[in-house]
Amino acid sequence: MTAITYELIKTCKQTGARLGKVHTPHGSFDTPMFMPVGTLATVKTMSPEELKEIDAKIILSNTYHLWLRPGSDIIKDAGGLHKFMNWDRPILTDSGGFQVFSLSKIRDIKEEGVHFRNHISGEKLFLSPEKAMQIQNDLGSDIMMAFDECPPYPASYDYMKASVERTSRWAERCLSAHQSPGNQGLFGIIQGGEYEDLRKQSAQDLASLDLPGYAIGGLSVGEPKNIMNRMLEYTTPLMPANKPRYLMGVGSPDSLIDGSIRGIDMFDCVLPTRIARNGTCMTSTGRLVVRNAKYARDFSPIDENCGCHVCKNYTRAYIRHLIKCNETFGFRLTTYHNLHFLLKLMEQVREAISEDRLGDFKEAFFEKYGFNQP
Ligand SMILES: Cc1ccc(CCc2c3nc[nH]c3cc3c(=O)[nH]c(N)nc23)cc1
Ligand SMILES: [Zn+2]
Repeated sequence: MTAITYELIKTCKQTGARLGKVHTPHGSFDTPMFMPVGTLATVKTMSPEELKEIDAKIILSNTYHLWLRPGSDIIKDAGGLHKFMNWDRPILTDSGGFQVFSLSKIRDIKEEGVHFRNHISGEKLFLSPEKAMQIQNDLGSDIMMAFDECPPYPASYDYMKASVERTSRWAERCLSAHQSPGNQGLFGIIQGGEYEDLRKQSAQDLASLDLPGYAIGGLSVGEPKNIMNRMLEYTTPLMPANKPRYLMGVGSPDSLIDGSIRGIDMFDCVLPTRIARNGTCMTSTGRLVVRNAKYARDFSPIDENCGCHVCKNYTRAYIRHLIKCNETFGFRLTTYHNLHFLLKLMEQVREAISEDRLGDFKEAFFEKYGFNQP
């Protein structure tokens, strides 16, 4: 019995988008879906109850961060991450590789794994496919990501080729080390940078492992938008059509729509929560920097067209005041609204797919939001 199954419901006649359902031991969620990031076992400033209010269905957390603090042994003793953070819906954990490469200056990548220094204490650490699987097993996440290397952008062809081949060998080692396929699903991560033939090799290597889901990695790492779109266009059709497709690190409104059109089912991004904490809000007519002086006496909601609790009960002037005074409640209000905005957007994307009009929806949304048409 595999822990994660994908149900393809329909493909949009107007685009390559698809409507689906992912089933996990902690419940199911419709796709395309946006997944809020909860790195340290919390979606920053949000309670699980509030996340349920905005209908968040699955959240993300992090092997690397939770291994360092509080320690995956403590979370295991708590009965796993769901119990520890009081979240009874699906959780996906990243494998830690990406975080090591982005957080630790000193690191040494070897076949057996990565030697690096704890970015907080400086102590020497070692992470390997086996270790990453053991930690994710302790956390008890429904979806585990394979331990991969996400090379920095740009990377030479030769470096990327060697890295892709090692990431494929690491994925096999993750699968061999997988102790609990009955209640945790292991997703592979396709690498290859901006090189089509390496993307193809990576996709084929991983597809041969017959994993329950696949991610496109190595994007949203500083590459130009046209390269990201070219790699997305090329790689998505190489992924098994009967498995969920997860585009890692992508979450701006235009990218969610474009990714869905290209057949992506799952997205994550720190953007909505991160920009909320510096007082920037997503609205149906573009970004609004609520801390700007021009909102000092603006007693209207963040977004007239938004029905969320924040837009019904609080004004721009009040939220601006809280943000200016660094009041936590202000960040809670902007975060709640931004997450609601993206989750609502995905609901509209799913509706558009079911009515075969995602292309029209994209045009209308881009027009209103102010994205220049590519
Ligand atoms: C809690 C959490 C935070 C962040 C992530 C995704 C983090 C992330 C990327 N983010 C932007 N681009 C990314 C690429 C990769 C990648 O190639 N491999 C992995 N393992 N993660 C990536 C997952 C979980
Ligand atoms: Zn709102």
